[in-house]
Amino acid sequence: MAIIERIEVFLVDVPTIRSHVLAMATMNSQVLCIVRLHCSDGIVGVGEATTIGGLSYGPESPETIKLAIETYFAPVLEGIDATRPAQAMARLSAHIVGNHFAKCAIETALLDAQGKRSRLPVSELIGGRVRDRLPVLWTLASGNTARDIEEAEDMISRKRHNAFKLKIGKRSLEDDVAHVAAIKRALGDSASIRVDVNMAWDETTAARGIDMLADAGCDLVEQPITRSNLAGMARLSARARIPIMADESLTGPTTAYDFATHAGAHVFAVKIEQSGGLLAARQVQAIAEAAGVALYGGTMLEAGIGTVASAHVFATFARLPFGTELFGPLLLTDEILTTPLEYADFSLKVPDSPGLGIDLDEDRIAFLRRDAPRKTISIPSTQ
Ligand SMILES: O=C(O)C[C@H]1C=CC(=O)O1
Ligand SMILES: [Mn+2]
Repeated sequence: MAIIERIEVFLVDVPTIRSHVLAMATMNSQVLCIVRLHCSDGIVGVGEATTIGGLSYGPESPETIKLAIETYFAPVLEGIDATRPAQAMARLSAHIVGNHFAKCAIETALLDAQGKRSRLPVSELIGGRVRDRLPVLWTLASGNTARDIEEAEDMISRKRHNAFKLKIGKRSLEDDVAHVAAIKRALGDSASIRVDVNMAWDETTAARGIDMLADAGCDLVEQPITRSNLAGMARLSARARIPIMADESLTGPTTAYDFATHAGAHVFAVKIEQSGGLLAARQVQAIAEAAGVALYGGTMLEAGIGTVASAHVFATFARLPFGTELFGPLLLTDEILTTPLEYADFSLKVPDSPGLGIDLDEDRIAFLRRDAPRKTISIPSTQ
């Protein structure tokens, strides 16, 4: 038996390599909420929560996740058995409603610790992997068509990505479709082009937009309308010539069940944070499989910890026809792992050492921490 002795949580700010322009926010940096779970057997598990654009994507921000864990999660968890992650999560759920992103960070840390303890990779611990590599797409979201084309051509030539997600919904429908069509024309059959509207359209605009995108050679439309409009998503899915994917609408097994039973989407973007953890994400996958809904591995643009946790989950999916978007670490200027994740041949390798199978670059993290003591530079006076 080992008990959870202490939960440490802190924020890390990392710039992005370029502006990432989404319908609801433009990102110039990402905030990582990192959790360290210290156990009495000396094992430390790590977890991560992120979101996009503060509170513009969902109801949790990095700052509220940190506050929730410190104030409400830690007293529930400290002193209990660390060797039973599912029991710890059940206890947490009995005391805490919602807070899916925070719960995911904690469950990641519990499973990392348990994997290290039992010498099993997290993917084996949660049921067993069926693949060692995951296809990974790249999001083109510089806000500039010519720059996006240049970026995509570079990715294809380096064999890093050959599927691209375009963020639309910020400009007029006509401008957005022209942008998608220009990129598809430039890349041709060498690339799959998909779009993510991030809920920016009403249903009428979406019906028109999906038809125009199909004509432009787009392969998939993600979350065209608001998250709660299941009936609208089902109407759009029924008439669309290309697959419709749900993302923001899916907040765990219950919403996945509703969307599956009402044919709300052809594809589910499974995200560990939105689902409420790694095990909940596997339940979303099981519901999709049972309903004949296709799967895609989504991201909240996590850095190395959350990305590898997602990879362990998606590696257990028997079918993953639309691949994944686990490129988060590649969008950031700084690496937080001692050995970066391996991206090659349009895919990501899932680590196979115990736990998450990663080591943190502690010096880099110490430097990037929001609460790091900053040196004040004294500028000599010129007088
Ligand atoms: O899917 C989203 O809505 C969020 C995220 C995932 C990839 C990306 O560029 O943004
Ligand atoms: Mn999305």
